[in-house]
Amino acid sequence: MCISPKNPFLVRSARPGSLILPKPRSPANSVRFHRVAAVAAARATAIDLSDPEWKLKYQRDFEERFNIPHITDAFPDAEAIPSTFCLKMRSPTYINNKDRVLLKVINYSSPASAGAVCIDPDCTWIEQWVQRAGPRENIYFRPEDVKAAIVTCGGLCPGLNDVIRLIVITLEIYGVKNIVGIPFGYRGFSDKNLPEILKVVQNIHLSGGSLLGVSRGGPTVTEIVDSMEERGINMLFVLGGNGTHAGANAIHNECVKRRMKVAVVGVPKTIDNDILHMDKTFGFDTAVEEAQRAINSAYIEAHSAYHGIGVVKLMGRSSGFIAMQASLASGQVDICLIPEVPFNFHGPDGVLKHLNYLIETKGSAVVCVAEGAGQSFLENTNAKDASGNKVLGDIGVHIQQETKKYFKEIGVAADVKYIDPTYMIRAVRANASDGILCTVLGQNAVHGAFAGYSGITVGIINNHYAYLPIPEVIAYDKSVDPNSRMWHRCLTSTGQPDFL
Ligand SMILES: Nc1ncnc2c1ncn2[C@@H]1O[C@H](COP(=O)(O)OP(=O)(O)O)[C@@H](O)[C@H]1O
Ligand SMILES: O=P(O)(O)OC[C@H]1O[C@](O)(COP(=O)(O)O)[C@@H](O)[C@@H]1O
Ligand SMILES: [Mg+2]
Repeated sequence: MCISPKNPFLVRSARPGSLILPKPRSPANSVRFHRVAAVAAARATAIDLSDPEWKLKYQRDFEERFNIPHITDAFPDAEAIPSTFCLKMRSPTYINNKDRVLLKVINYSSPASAGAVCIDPDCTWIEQWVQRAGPRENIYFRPEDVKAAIVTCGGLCPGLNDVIRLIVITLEIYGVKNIVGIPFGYRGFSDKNLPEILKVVQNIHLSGGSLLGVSRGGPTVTEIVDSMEERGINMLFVLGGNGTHAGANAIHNECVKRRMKVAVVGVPKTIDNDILHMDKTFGFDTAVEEAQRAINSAYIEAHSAYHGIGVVKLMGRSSGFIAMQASLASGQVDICLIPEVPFNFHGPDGVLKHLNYLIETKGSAVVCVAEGAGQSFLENTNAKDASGNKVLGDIGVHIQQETKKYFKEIGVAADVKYIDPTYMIRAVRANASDGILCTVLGQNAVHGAFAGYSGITVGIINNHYAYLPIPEVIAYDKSVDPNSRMWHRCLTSTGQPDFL
């Protein structure tokens, strides 16, 4: 077996002497983000490496890209007042607006270093700083004038209730009395039969799901902002993934266009962990932990059967983070398949041949596959869900069927069991580590809004909390780097070959 890094540094050169960027992964379902990605890439590729000043220019460009929009951009005379965020025990320490968090902490000495993402062929180190999150000494909203709304969109994810709870609690500490929940995602802005939700949030984190409900699809941005104007909402907290954030950014832009003094702040919710620049998004840790149960069940089934093969499909439309981490954590997986790494089923190096080898040598096998893997083997229906996401074929069922067929053909007994735990995983409550993450994200979302920022999202970066402009985190979907140490660790743990 040989794990050979075929492409040592997953970069593309836009033109000779110009910037080398990490290759934007553009799965079929993210067509709507191409414009944002193109804008981000176009700005970066404008840097000419033959210019002796290119580093400085790159840094300036980076600072501009990661500068977070502020109420004073549209309202230069907006009044700042001393913060009303005061804890009972002691005065809080504040974050200075000039505080920064370092985005990249590894100084790669060569593009051939595992996982290296380089700006130029020499892999030059350039400091990239982003805004530190937290409470500011001055705020741009009077609590008594605030009507805050919270909305949760997209699919379920452990921790939604934890974030809702902390947003409400923190708003109350600032002195806000008028706090509402928008029911069933963006849909709640347009559906007249869905009244705003006013509920006690104290213990909502004890159960999974979303107190407010979620949905895909829904009204246009114009309709949402019309509704916000009608309701007098001037702080909007949006919990959701890349689609939701694209919506949140469009809402922010529309508010600026209409000269509405509104703070729109996102909290990234994606169980798939596919939002850029962050260590992880909330719910991911819990998902990996909960996935252990499914993998363990598949292992027990496979191990207890004569020639048993357990197949587990985990979430991950375009990114195999859950499958990779769950496989690594379990130590029970023999084959891990993710969308980022191509593979063959059939042929001398294919998955089926290796399964036969495992049955011959170990007597059983466990396969863990991410839902977006191997889509080229399945029929493309071109179907889309209400949000415009591509409806994927079921790779788990396909593996089950192909495996049964293959072993029948070669005349070897095989007992194949398939588990899809997706909706069981998504519905659980957040574990302790996600509970803490949600708490800090929820608090920081409110601090960001009171500080006057809008069109931003909050995330954990190198264990510190930061505010980022929305377009930068959704420019394309974050994915597993097949040349990363983590993927190689996963391969070391499963012992699987290349399958190509
Ligand atoms: N480009 C976009 N602009 C505005 N709203 C969007 C966009 N993409 C998705 N949305 C809306 O965001 C919400 C959630 O999107 P979806 O893709 O289902 O989940 P997620 O936010 O988890 O990616 C839906 O209501 C959808 O209509
Ligand atoms: O059945 P649904 O609700 O469309 O959700 C399925 C999708 O939800 C996810 O778990 C997460 O998706 P979102 O981040 O868009 O909510 C995906 O992995 C999966 O494809
Ligand atoms: Mg999405």
